[in-house]
Amino acid sequence: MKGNVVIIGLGLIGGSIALAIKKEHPEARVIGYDVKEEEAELARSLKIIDEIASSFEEAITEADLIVLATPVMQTEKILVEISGFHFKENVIITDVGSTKQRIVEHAGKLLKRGIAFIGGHPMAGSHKSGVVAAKVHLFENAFYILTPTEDVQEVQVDKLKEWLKGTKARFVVLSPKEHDRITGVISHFPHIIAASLVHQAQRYERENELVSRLAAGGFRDITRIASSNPGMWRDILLHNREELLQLFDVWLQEMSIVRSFVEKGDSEQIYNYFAEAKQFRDGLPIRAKGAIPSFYDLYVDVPDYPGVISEITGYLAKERISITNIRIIETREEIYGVLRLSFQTEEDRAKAKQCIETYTTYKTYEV
Ligand SMILES: NC(=O)c1ccc[n+]([C@@H]2O[C@H](COP(=O)([O-])OP(=O)(O)OC[C@H]3O[C@@H](n4cnc5c(N)ncnc54)[C@H](O)[C@@H]3O)[C@@H](O)[C@H]2O)c1
Ligand SMILES: O=C(O)C(=O)C[C@]1(C(=O)O)C=C[C@@H](O)C=C1
Repeated sequence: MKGNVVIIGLGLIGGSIALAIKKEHPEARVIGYDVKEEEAELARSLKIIDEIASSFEEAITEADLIVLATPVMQTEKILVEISGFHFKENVIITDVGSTKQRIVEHAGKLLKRGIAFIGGHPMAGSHKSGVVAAKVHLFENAFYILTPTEDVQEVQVDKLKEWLKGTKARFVVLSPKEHDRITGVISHFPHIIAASLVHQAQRYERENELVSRLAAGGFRDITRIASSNPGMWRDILLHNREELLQLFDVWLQEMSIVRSFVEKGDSEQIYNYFAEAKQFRDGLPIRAKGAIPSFYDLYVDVPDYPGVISEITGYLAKERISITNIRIIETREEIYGVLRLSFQTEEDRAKAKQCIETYTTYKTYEV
């Protein structure tokens, strides 16, 4: 597609969206704006954007697509600030914020003017911030939630999806309320828990400094997200206050239930508690199918060290199993990468699974 794309906020998400749009629509002109001039300069020198907006208002006025990729409190302010601006007739405005109800409310004035604002939230990210962390594949296979209101026409939603096609994400339409409820459960509240576990360990560290030195796999896995940007999370918690207050109550009840199992020393209930959680967790569709059509895929969790791919392909070659495609899927949890091996037949895939499990301790998954 051709046109002027304006990205406001050139951090991890704004930068990654810019890269995905540039890749899919090389004829579009991607213009960036950031309150931090150095961040915008960096985005331009890394070729993440084509140019820096010389004036915020002028860029907005001439845009065909505007992506607000700022922290959610800032997005709210920007929506109010631009609500009286002049726009191109068919402009589409979207955002990438982690909350939706308050943002969509703040777009009310724009929507009343007949301007298409479509709330958006790509459900992938990182604890890292800034344009240096931006990646073209950040959203590949991830869900991308859109929350259009009834003021917006379907063709406008389709046009936005077309602009965002290069993200290779899977679009899902939800109401802003549904969005905030679900993300409260699976994203916002878990970030609070991760931070609280770190606080707890820090408190115990005062008693014994071995606490942080011994903090190993499990603690690191569950608290990785506690290294996220505090400003971004402050804003998310302020935005999703109502949902989160309910979740605090539910969580306290949950803790008191497990506490009672432990207090009573009820081995069956303790076992069932973990077993039921494991069953649900193991069933989560975490390794979604890639965009490249491949017939029989096998996913392997591999440790992040040089030579691991040749190690695996070596074992497969030894057993004379042919691979039709191999690729490393974006590592989202840092410690492990996910290798996707594709085979021509189901039989080959089964043989490969057997082979990898015989020669290595790496976990394999089929989807
Ligand atoms: N990090 C994630 O995992 C993730 C995932 C999905 C969505 N989000 C959402 O995406 C948005 C951006 O997050 P991020 O991780 O890219 O943050 P980031 O800190 O990497 O980038 C935000 C950028 O916005 C700029 N900015 C702040 N106020 C501004 C303003 N008024 N005008 C112009 N620029 C401004 C900052 O200088 C910064 O460069 C947030 O709303 C967040 O909730 C984050
Ligand atoms: O992977 C991470 O670090 C994230 O926390 C990403 C994550 C999430 O909670 O899943 C964080 C906030 C976003 O709104 C969407 C994605």
